[in-house]
Amino acid sequence: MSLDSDRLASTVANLPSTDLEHSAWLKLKLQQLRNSLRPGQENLANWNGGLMAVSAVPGAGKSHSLAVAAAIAIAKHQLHSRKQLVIVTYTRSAAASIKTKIRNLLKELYLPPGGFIVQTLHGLALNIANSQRELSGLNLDRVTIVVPTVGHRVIKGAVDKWIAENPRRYAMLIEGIQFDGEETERLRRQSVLRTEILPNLAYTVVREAKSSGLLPEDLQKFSQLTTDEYGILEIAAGLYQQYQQLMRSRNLIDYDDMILAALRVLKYEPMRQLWQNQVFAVFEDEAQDSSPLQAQLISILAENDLDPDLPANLVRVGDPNQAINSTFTPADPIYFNWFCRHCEQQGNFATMNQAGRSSEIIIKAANFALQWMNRQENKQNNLDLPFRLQNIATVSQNDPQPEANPEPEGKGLEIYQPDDIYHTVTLIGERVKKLLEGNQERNAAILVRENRQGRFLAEQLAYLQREHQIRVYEVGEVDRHCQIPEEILKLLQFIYRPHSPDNLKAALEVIEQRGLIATQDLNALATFPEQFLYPTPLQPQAKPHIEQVRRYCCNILRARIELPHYQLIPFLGMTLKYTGSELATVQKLSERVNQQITGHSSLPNTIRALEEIVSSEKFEAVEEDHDDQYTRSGQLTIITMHKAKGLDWDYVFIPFLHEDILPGQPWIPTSGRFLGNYTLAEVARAQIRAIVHNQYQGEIESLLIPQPLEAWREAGKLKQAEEFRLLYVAMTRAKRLLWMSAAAIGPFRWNTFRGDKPTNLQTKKPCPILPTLARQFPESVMK
Ligand SMILES: Nc1ncnc2c1ncn2[C@@H]1O[C@H](COP(=O)(O)OP(=O)(O)OP(=O)(O)O)[C@@H](O)[C@H]1O
Repeated sequence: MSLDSDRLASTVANLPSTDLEHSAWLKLKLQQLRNSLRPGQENLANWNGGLMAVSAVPGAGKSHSLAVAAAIAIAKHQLHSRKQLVIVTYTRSAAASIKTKIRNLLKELYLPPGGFIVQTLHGLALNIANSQRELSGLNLDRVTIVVPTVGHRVIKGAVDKWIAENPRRYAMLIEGIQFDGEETERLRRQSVLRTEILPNLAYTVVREAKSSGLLPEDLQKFSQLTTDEYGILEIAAGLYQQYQQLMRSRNLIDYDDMILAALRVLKYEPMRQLWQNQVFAVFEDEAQDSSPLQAQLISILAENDLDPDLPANLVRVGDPNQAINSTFTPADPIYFNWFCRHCEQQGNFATMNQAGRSSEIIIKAANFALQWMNRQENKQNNLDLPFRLQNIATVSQNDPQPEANPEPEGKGLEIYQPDDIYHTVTLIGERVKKLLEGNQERNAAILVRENRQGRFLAEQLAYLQREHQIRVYEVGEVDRHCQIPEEILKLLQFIYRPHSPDNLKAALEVIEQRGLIATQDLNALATFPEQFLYPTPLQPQAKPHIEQVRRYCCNILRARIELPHYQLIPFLGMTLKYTGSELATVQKLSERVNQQITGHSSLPNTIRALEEIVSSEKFEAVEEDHDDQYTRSGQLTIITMHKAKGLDWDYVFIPFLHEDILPGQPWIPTSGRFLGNYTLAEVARAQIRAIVHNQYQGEIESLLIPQPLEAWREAGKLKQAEEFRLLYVAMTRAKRLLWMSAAAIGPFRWNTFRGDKPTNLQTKKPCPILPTLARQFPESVMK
């Protein structure tokens, strides 16, 4: 926030000259700052030490009031470089923006720009871990930080080692719920287990357990309490153990290791006191997204160094209704909800309900959707509901936010039922043209659930840029560029060793994801590479769609003989039908690799160089990716609902609201059904959460770890709740127009849909909230 210029002029004219005058002047200025805050925000500014929880609605001005409260605390408690306020955020861009706000406020108060630091949690952990390397065991000169994905070599390695050391359990998994011993089926199951199911389990379990502070030994111990046939939690513990060993032997660490290293430093009393003495208090933003380990770190830091029994100076601000990462990352809003409940019991809980972002009708629609979605769940306990019952209110007349609760555009809320997805595009295109053509200072976004929808929209709406000079920015395109090195690497590995079933499968996945071959069970093709690639006349004639895949693969293989290897990368780029800037990225990649291997150029060296690029994640695509690029005026941004969190636009379009995607159904890949009606990864996640929740509440004696089917059902419910919250986040991004639609017909599945090829569209059911909203807001239903 900034003081208005009149006030500032009179301030400067009346600058205090004595200490006494200065303190009276500062008091007045601080009071003015407090007065600029809304009722709920004021609580934050009036914080005077101890624990405090603030639950805010979307657009309530969380970061804004956090910055103001921080400046007030710095001034009031005369903080300096040896006694600091620590503000923790989740992204670097949020950290940079809060930092600038606080600096500006301090400038207006004529105070030095010190007394605070704003950091991401991982940045903070790294600082602490680095302050005492012997204790933390973290020597950044020797270790490399990696972000293991499902396909990462450490995850793969952990799976291979676990299989080698646990032949009996592995055999049980191959047996599944039933098995007739047929050899081809055995090989198929092995391939699915090795390349899909176990890597997924390892990836999920490592993240979930590690970020909850559980060690492999702990999981092993808890697995004794489970009675399921496969021993899922024991397998999970084994994979986690292998992962840890491999990471250590290769001098790699992940982000959780950084937090664990910081916690090791803080475990040593003199170091803990040193840090606690330097930290006056911790303010946390986006607290609904913390993992237990992260919460532990900031709680320790916020404790009083002289008397640990005094309450910690810890303020946590968040919005549990915007928790949208809890089903695929270890973030779990239950911890923030518990913290809120604890603070409520102590009388230091506050809510921020007023928000000036959206027109009144949009706020009404979001509130209505929230209540309706909660009613779908028949839950006894309020904390188990998908949403905290917190309605958004408009701000008061004299609110300082410029254009607070703006006038709506059109109906403000508009609900459409287009004939099909192409009609949807036409409607959006027409509306965007009218809205942005003569109005370059406004912005718009289409929010999608899946990247493939975004790509389709970008292709279909490209004419807006060509013919109407409206920039169309598809955010997913940048992500696609980041995948290019990995896609090329997989094809090169296939070219180098085509007879490896893993290499063949990985290459087929790339080709399938690029939409160049029909979707099919790739395990069946990859089990016997030799037979598939070079069938003998004795084999039965392959079906046409399989024959097409074979030709594709053989073409790629022929390139190894026909082309010098330094031309292979551009060739593969063409084969994968990259276009425009994707091709530019491929070219850049090719040049970089060739440069790296000059003088010892060969296919294995090309592969090694690419492996390095992929695992160090240092290769940047041709286009850069920044938050403010997403909200440029005059632009139509196409972005996923997940990425839209924290952002807003004048006009927000949410098309393709179909029931099969939102809320959708928990999905078990066909290839893995031999294990039963659940996935191992989700079952293990739900089991680990049951353990951690129990530990957190100190009720470990009553611990009941759910059986697989129950755990799977629980995971399904959490997923549905999260999908609804995702829609709520999407709806609350709109300032003046919220445009929603569900086409009557659409593709069977988006991930196999290609907009440029003829496809059979089918009848689609709308997401259930849409007809309900239409009944509640009949004026908004557009004919
Ligand atoms: N008291 C206030 N005075 C002036 N402007 C305010 C005030 N409170 C909030 N705002 C403005 O409201 C807007 C929304 O604030 P902010 O982006 O911090 O909200 P948020 O709570 O983080 O939203 P969300 O969680 O939905 O992303 C900002 O432009 C901010 O400057």
